Amino acid sequence: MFPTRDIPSPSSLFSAYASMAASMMLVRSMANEIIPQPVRGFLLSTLRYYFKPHSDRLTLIIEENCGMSRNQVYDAAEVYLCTKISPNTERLKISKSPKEKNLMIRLEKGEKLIDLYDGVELKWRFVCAESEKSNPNDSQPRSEKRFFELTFLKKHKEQILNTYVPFFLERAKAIKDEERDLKMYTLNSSYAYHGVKWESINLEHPATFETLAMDPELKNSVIEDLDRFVKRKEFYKRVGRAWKRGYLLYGPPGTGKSSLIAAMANHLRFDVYDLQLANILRDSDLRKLLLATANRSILVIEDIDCSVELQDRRRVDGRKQSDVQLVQLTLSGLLNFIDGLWSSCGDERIIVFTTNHKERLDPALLRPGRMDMHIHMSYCTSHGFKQLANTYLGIRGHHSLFSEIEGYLENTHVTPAQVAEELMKSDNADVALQGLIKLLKRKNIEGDDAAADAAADQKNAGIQKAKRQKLENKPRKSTRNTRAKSVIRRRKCL
Ligand SMILES: Nc1ncnc2c1ncn2[C@@H]1O[C@H](COP(=O)(O)OP(=O)(O)OP(=O)(O)O)[C@@H](O)[C@H]1O
Ligand SMILES: [Mg+2]
Repeated sequence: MFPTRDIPSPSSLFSAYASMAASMMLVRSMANEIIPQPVRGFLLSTLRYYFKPHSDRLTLIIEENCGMSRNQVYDAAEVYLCTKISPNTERLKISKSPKEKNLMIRLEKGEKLIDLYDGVELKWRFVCAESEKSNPNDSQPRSEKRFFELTFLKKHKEQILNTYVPFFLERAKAIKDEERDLKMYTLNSSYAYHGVKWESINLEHPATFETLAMDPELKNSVIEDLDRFVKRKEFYKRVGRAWKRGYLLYGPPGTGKSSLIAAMANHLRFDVYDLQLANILRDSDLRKLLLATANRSILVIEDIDCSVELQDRRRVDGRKQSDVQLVQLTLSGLLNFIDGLWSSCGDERIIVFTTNHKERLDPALLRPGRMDMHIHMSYCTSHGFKQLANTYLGIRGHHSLFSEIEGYLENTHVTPAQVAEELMKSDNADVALQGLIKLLKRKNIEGDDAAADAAADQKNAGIQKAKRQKLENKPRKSTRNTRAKSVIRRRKCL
C-alpha cells in the first residue's frame, strides 16, 4: 500500500496552480508597468533572436508594388515562373484579353516551384495575404497583398542577387518581347500635322529565315551576324562605336529583299520603320522622324537608287505657295545626317537599304564601314527551289521532276517570286511542278532570244561605234585640212 498522506489532493493542486498563475500575472503586470511597451518588444525580439535556432536559409520577399509604382522584379518573376511550371503544380490562373495573342498563365496563390540555377536550388512560393486594416472600424474590404518568396541557402546570397535576379529579369523581358506584336511604322504624310508622323500597324509578315530561299551559307552568315550584333552591347561600348549595324540588300525585283527584312524583324523581334524618303521635304522632318524611332528597331530605306534622285525636288502638290519647299536631300547628306544622329542617340539599331541596281549607288553608301554587310539576293538556284518546294508543296526529299527543273535553273534567270507563284497554283505537287517546268522552258527560250538579241545589239553597237569613230576621224582631218587651207589662203592674201 502506498502512503496516501504525501499525495496532494486535486483541490490542493488546483489552489497551488491558481496561486502560481496569479503571482505570474502579478509579475507580468508589474513588468508591464515598469518596462514600457517598445522596450519590452525590443527585449523580446532580441531574446527570440538569440535563443532561436539559426536557419541556413535566406528568404527574399518580392512584393508587387514598391511605393506607388510596380515592382519590376515582381512582374519579371511572374512572367519568368510561367516557364518553370512543373508537373507537381496544382493550380494555375489563365487569362486572355482581346488584344493578346496568347493565353496568359500565372501561378495561383500558395503554389510553390523549384528552380535550379547554376546548381543552386531556389524555392519560389506565391503568397497572397490580406493586408492589416490600419483602422479596425474601416468599412472598406481588406486589400490583398501579393508577393513572391524566394528561398535559398544563405551562402548563395551574392550569386542570387548579382546574377540570378538579373538573369530572370532579362529572361522575362525576352518572353514579353516574344509575346508582343511586332509593329511596322510607316509615314503619314497628311499635312494636317504640319509635317510627317510615324503611324503603326501590326507587322504580320510571316517571312522567316526558314521560309526564305537563299544560299544556305549566306543565310547562316546573316543569322550569325544578327545574333552577334544583339549580344555585343559591351563590345560596342568598349570600342567606342554606336551600337548599330547597316545592311545593303541588292538584287533584281522579286528575289526576296523585302522578305529578308521581315525575316530579320521576326528573328530579332525588332519593329520596322519604313522610311519613304519621297514623303520627306524638310531636314527638320527627317530629324524628328529619326529621333522618334525606338531602340531595338530596323530602319528601312527601300529602293535607295530611286530615292537619291531627290535633289532639288520642288513640291507644290495641293499646298499653299508659301509652303512650297525646295528639297535638297542627297544620299551622302542623308547618310551623314543619319550617322550623326545615330552616333549620338539610340541603341541596338539596324538600318537596311535595298536596291535593284547596286552599280547606280552613290559611292558614299558603299564606302567601307558604312554598310557593314552587302547581301546579294539573286535568281533562284537549285537549293532555293528545293526550299520553296518544301515550303509551298511540303516536298522534303526528292521528286521525279526535280532533276529536270534543276537542269533548267542552271541557265535560266527566274526569281524566287516567280517560282513561288507557280508552286502556289496547285495543291497537287505534280501539277505545280509541271507548271514550273513550262515557265522555265518559256524563260529559257526567251533567255536564248534575249541573249541572241543582246549579242546582235552588241554587234550592231560595235559596228555603229566603228562607223562613228570613222566619221569622227574624218571631220577632224577635214577640219585640220580646212584650217590649214585657210591659213595658207590668209598667208597668200598677205
Ligand atoms: N528568296 C525568297 N524566298 C522565299 N520567297 C521569296 C523569295 N523571294 C521572293 N519571294 C516571294 O516573292 C514575293 C516578293 O518578294 P519580295 O517582295 O521579298 O522581293 P523584293 O526583292 O523585295 O522585290 P523588289 O525589288 O521588287 O522590292 C514574296 O512575298 C515571297 O512570297
Ligand atoms: Mg522589296
